[in-house]
Amino acid sequence: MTDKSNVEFSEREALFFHSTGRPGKIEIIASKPMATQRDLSLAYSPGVAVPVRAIAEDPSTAYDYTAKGNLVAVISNGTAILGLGNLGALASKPVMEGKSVLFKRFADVDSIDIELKTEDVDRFIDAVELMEPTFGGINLEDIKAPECFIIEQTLKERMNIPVFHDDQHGTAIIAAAGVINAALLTGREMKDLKVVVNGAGAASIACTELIKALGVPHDNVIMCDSKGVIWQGRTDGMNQWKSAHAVRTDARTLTEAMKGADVFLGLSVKGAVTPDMVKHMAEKPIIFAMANPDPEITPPEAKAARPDAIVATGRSDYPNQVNNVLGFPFIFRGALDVRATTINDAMKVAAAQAIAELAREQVPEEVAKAYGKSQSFGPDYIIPAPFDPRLMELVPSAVAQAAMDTGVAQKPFADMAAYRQSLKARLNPTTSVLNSAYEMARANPKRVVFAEAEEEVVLRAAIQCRDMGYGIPVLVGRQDVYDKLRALGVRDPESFELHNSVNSPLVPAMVDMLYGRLQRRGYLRRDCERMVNRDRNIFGSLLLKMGHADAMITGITRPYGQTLREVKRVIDPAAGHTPFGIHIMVSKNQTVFLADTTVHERPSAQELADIAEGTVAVARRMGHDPRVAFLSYSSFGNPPGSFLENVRDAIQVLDERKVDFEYEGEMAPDVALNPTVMKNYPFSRLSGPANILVMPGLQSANISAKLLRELGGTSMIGPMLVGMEKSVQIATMSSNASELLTLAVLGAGGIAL
Ligand SMILES: NC(=O)C1=CN([C@@H]2O[C@H](COP(=O)(O)OP(=O)(O)OC[C@H]3O[C@@H](n4cnc5c(N)ncnc54)[C@H](OP(=O)(O)O)[C@@H]3O)[C@@H](O)[C@H]2O)C=CC1
Ligand SMILES: CC(=O)C(=O)O
Ligand SMILES: [Mg+2]
Repeated sequence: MTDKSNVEFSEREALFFHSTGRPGKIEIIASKPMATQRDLSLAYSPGVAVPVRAIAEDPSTAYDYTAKGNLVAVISNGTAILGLGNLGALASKPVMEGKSVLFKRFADVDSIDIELKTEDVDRFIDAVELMEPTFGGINLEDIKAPECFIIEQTLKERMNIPVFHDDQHGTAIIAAAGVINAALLTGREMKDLKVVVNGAGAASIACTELIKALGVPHDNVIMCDSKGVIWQGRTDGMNQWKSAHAVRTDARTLTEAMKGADVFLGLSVKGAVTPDMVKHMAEKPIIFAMANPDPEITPPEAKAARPDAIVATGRSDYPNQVNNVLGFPFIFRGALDVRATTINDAMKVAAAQAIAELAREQVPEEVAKAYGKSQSFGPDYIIPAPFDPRLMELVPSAVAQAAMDTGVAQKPFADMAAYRQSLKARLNPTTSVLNSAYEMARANPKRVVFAEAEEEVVLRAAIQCRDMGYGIPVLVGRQDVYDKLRALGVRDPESFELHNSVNSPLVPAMVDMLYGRLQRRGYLRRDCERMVNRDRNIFGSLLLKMGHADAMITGITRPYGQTLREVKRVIDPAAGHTPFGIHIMVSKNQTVFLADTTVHERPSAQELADIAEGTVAVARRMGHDPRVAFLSYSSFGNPPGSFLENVRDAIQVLDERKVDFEYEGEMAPDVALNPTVMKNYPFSRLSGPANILVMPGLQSANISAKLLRELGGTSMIGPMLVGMEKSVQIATMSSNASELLTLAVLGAGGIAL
């Protein structure tokens, strides 16, 4: 564990993240076409009257004709925003938008945030109750205790859709899973645990109730609030929910309560725990400092005081993130899918057990890569990471099964195996792998040359790269780059490594190297001197070639072909490889790789086969099972025409190479991608829609990639340059900072090789 968190960002970065592009974090998109008069007639008047009448006749059909069944409201009044306190409804909006996007990202649940401007319990309850027709579920968030208990209980009684206060039950489920595993690792049984819970609010009360339900005796749990220990007989600052957990004890302060405790559960405020308190806990103490955004004690402080401790926090940037994000998306997924009327205790316990068991299983490679070192069950891995794709399969199915077993599922499944399969299909591996690439880059930050550092967009990418810990920027530019950094709000611009050919001591060696490479290609020494001094791509490439950096990003100031020619004067193709470009199209459930989009104008059959093999390697690194289609205007000879030979021959080349992936061609894109059209060719060797499209030539490839970027509803990554001896990424001239950063990370993180 490091002495600081492994993700650092400035306040500026956080504000920039939220304000850049469309402000905030969510938008709503139509799920049906709205292109023609006919679409409009169906979607709106008069067509819409038909489902209106159907729902009026049979309300359950609202789940068939509207978005209700997959729509969850995240509702708050901002009275307990994380551990920041009562900052009001409006200030809670970034958190609620955040919860909504987590629903979508992790479990494909559509969600919208609603902030209610009232602290009056009855008005709050009435407002939420009135929304029942709209939503399939209600996720209450960051409402302070004790009001949250009354609100949730009343809404559960009044509403016929699941109502779930995330801070209570989401947190309790994850904390319980963590405690089960930490107890197992330290050889303890639940019945013997001596626990101190700091905080007596929404999260603490629910966590305490759940661990007691799992076997921790009532008398073994001391709860503290802002006034100290909640002891039997205390009257100050009490309420019925705290009283239920009062115990007979002489301890009056947190310090006294912590003496000899096995477990500390912090759900209070930043810095509530001191190293001294931790020192007096039992052997191998279990410390969950879950206050957000800053824990009761940081892991480095806790570990320094007690190296034998298992430490968890609510944050994603330390090991062991005990945070309700691991629960609420998946719990609602399961509950919505069986149309559960409520989320009951059996469903919560099933979720906790599924999460705990998952952490004890072997970690798949993609997750291990994403999270670096300790990826087997142990003190630094007691709970799965939210990006673990297995959560999506296991937790919703456990929750759905428990709902069916307890009779609250209105739409039980006949085939649970099929349901699990459908859950897996909802997630697109690329999104996880991009995350993996970012995490890999962060775990082992590489030196990345930003060759065009005089450009603002490049500097923005470099700043983000450094601030987020993805790499160490090596800037190439004139001295005024420092002024530009300062103008972008960087307080310590000189801390960036800047190489300026005007005063760089590396220039003579660079000229020697370049002259050595180019003297028999028609260049004089003075040509090489000029190139090193004036050409940023040559200078940057030489930094890379001479081992002063690990990867390079460029491409903003010059056309792709020119930049590639400059780079190739210095950097060679990797031995036995053909350099080429890949664009990756990422949509909700599908990722398609398009190649070669940047290098070969009329690739030969051998080159097409190389491009296929190279793309397969990248796709596999990104967690995909490759299925390659060689595209053409013709499908298996129809219509006949010229320019088909190379594509056909490429198939033969791969036959001869006996490669270990599926490939087929030549075929038109609809045959490659549309299963219904593909059925016309039952002899095709592809077992499903292709996910790698090898294009017949640069014209069609590059045009397709750019058309899709401009018109398509998919996000596009690339072009990624692969097959060079060192990772050089050449962006398009219109790239923005975030696209540059993604390319830099894919290069530095080892995906684009
Ligand atoms: N990791 C995770 O997944 C989650 C973490 N949390 C964190 O838990 C904390 C509490 O949230 P929540 O339960 O929703 O909020 P509540 O407002 O419902 O409860 C806050 C509780 O903290 C207590 N408290 C405040 N200061 C101290 C202190 N110095 N020492 C001891 N107790 C103190 C309050 O005491 P009193 O009753 O005397 O006012 C109150 O009982 C927040 O930091 C939040 O971020 C919450 C949900 C999920
Ligand atoms: C994680 C969360 O919900 C909280 O800290 O409030
Ligand atoms: Mg919360």
